[in-house]
Amino acid sequence: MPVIARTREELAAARAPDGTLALVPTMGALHEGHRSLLRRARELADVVAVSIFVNPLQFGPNEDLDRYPRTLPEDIEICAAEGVDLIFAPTVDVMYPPTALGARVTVDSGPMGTVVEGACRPGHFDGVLTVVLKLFNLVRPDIAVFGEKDAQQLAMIRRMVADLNVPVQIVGAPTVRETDGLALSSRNRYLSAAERLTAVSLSMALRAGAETVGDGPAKVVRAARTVLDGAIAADPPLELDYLVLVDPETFQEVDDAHTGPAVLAVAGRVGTTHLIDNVPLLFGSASE
Ligand SMILES: Nc1ncnc2c1ncn2[C@@H]1O[C@H](COP(=O)(O)OP(=O)(O)OP(=O)(O)O)[C@@H](O)[C@H]1O
Ligand SMILES: CC(C)(CO)[C@@H](O)C(=O)[O-]
Ligand code: BAL
Repeated sequence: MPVIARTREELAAARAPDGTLALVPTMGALHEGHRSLLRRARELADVVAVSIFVNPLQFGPNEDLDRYPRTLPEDIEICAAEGVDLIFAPTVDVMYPPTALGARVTVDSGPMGTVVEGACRPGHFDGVLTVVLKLFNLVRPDIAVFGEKDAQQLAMIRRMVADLNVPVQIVGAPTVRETDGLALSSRNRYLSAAERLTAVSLSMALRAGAETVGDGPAKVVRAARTVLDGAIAADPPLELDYLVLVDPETFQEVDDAHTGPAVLAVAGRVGTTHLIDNVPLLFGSASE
């Protein structure tokens, strides 16, 4: 069984790794996507640690902080089955002890934190980067593994680690999907059967875009948009937040002349559930 640390003191006592340590930060409600990260971590390091913490700082005032699934006993079972060594599952007070007058220093995600997903969720990436830096400082991993499903989050964590000289290696792992293409997400459990049918259009749109990659950026976006238009008109409808083709490092939109890597990213709401997905693409130059 993994050692379970609920406080900083318990973490410090448990953290005596023999060899390299890989951390997989999560918000719990673990699924096959998380399990793939645990297996990647196991391949890369001698000791595997998982953090399970629903971070209030990254939720907006009208988001799903209160109803976010909290399933610690089941998560512990999954971690045990994956041979995890250490689970850090702090309470909010452990991560954010009260301070005088509520004063607190946080990480500023900069301009990259205000575009794409950051434009939909103001302050979200400041909250993510703050908690991830705190987790790095507490657990002190050699390696940290994150999912490519949250591609902007992964890019921003790489940016933070480079810009703030954080001594950790960041590893990305591919998105795990249901057989019909829907990206696994803890939030999928909010979906009714009808909503799920609409939600699958996100991954169908990305696939349609990816299939036209040889025709260039504008046609990729158009092909994906055509699929989404069907879902926007469906019942229940998709409320599209964005469909963008962006540079994978900066998340700035690319133009039709773009060559090289790009990410086609999509997000929308089905009912009250905010879902995101993306696919990495490679555009050749016209002469190729
Ligand atoms: N389908 C997936 N495939 C691979 N990695 C994933 C997948 N879903 C989530 N992850 C990764 O798991 C880590 C923890 O994510 P988190 O706990 O928020 O899960 P989630 O399913 O993305 O939940 P949410 O519904 O909140 O977005 C992140 O690095 C995230 O990118
Ligand atoms: C990285 C993370 C654990 C920070 O709270 C969260 O954003 C997530 O689960 O992707
Ligand atoms: N998977 C990213 C965490 C969030 O949506 O808040």
